[in-house]
Amino acid sequence: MWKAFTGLVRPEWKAIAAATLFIMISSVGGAAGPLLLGYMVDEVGNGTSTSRVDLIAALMLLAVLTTAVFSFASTWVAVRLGERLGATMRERFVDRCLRLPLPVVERAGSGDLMTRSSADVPEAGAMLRDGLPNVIMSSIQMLIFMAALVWISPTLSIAMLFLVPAILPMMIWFLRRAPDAYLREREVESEIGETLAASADGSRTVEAYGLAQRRREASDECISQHWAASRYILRLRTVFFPALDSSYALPTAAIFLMGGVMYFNGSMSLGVVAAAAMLSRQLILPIDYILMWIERVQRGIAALARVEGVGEVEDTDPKVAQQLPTDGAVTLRQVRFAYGDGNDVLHGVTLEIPAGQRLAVVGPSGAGKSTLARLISGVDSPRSGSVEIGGVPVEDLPLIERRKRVSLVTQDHYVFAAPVRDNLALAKEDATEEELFAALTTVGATWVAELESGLDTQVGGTNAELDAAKAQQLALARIVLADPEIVILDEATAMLDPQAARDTERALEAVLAGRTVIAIAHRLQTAHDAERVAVMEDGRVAELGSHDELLERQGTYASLWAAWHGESVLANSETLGSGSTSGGGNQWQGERLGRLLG
Ligand SMILES: Nc1ncnc2c1ncn2[C@@H]1O[C@H](COP(=O)(O)OP(=O)(O)OP(=O)(O)O)[C@@H](O)[C@H]1O
Repeated sequence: MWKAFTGLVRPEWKAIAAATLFIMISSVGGAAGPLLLGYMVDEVGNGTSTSRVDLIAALMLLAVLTTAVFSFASTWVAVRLGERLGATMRERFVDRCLRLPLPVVERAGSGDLMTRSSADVPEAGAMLRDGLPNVIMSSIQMLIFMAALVWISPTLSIAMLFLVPAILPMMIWFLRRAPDAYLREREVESEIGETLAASADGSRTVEAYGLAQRRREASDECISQHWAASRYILRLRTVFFPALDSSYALPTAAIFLMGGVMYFNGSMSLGVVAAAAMLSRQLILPIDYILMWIERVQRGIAALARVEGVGEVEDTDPKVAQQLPTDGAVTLRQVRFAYGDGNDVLHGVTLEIPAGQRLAVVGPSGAGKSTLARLISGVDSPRSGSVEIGGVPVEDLPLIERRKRVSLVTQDHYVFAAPVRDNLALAKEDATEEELFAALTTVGATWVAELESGLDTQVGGTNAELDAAKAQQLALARIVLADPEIVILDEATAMLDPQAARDTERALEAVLAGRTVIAIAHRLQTAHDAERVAVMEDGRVAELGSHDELLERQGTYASLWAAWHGESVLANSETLGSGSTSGGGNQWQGERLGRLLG
């Protein structure tokens, strides 16, 4: 935390120095008021002239004005500094989130990241913007007022020590409990976010399996944990703050008592007692401020720990490529892979896809096709064996290089709540208007030009919703712009109706020309059109060859093709339902055929 914190503030040393100087001048002005008042009391007691009293009053006015001007200046600098620190922290957070390895995000759940960004980032930002500058400024003020008190009367300044036994045990008591309590509160807030997001995202599954009661109970459990954590914090606060408030009267009372005795036995002037009493009251303000902010700073630090924690995720990204791929060839050698500590889902897959070749991958649900796609795109790394693109192991390539060279298109095509232009520019930040339109034309998305605001039309989120086909076209236009050597299509057109899927596949032809393509196919026509077909079963490549070779081999693919072909002729369409299978031979064929056919 200290490293993260100093890393944030170090570049701002000039602003910190300016704010410190201004607050020092303002505090000296603040301390001058009571001192001049004490002086005035003594002068009046000695029967001074009115012109002298006027002069002291004028100096007091000057002190007040100095305090006002420099207090404003220090606040101005400090608040701007705080805003900048908050912004830097937010930008760093977003940057780190975008670099998080996908498996880490999947393990943590989107709710966790959501809570960190929606609750922890603002809390930590408030600490950096308000808490920290105020605590620093109040500390300086406190020190200067304290020095003034010691200067006019070291004896009376001892009265301030009465605060220590009153406050210190309370502080220790509070600080021992508060950090964990706030961290706990933040954690359960995250759990609530995660539980609610999971219920909402999986609402159909929840409904289908009648899990509503269980999900409700899970949410209730999180909420009651949050309630317990919040109640504990409230208990800490209700003890800490009233105890603080009542202790503030002690030093002033002690100054009046000690000062009164010393005045009456003639060892102290009335002016010094008055000035000391006023300074002791003035001292309370920054002390109270600091103590009040210590509580918020506790909360802010807990939040900052969670925000900065995102950067602590083990970074396996190589950052600099030792070697760059020579072309878009993909080679898998004896690849084994397991999710987490589970059993292997790929059992020694070996595949060689020359640059520019199109390979279709077919197989039953759970055969490992999507896992294969994740490994080739570098989302996951093999447990053993190697995955290389252009002769370089994928895991040795920096994230940015991998993203440039391999694009994975799935059936989930996310449209960001932003103009069409921004949705496309994700793939190529500096794309010109001509490039954007050319990419849209390549994928047949001529509808963009017809929109009222063209590329500037807001889409996604609560804006005009795009249908699945249009959203898919945007995703494909991004591929054109990103211009990767390797494209992996993971059932990319599965969500589209047959007509839209056919249109999209036509558009795809233009997008895929000249690239290495690995198409996880749900339509056998895709396999037919590919140069080679890999049939996956139980995490292994069961058959590999061209469409014609596999038909000749009379194996799984051949019987699947025969069944599908028969069905397409029968139904005269590609829209067969999952039950309408014919032809047997393979146990997964019936269950799979419906999906394979779309
Ligand atoms: N995130 C995950 N965590 C644990 N196991 C997983 C995960 N994703 C997939 N699996 C398991 O890995 C195996 C291979 O799944 P994969 O999704 O690669 O198959 P698939 O052939 O693409 O199936 P489908 O056609 O249904 O998408 C399956 O047994 C699946 O249950």
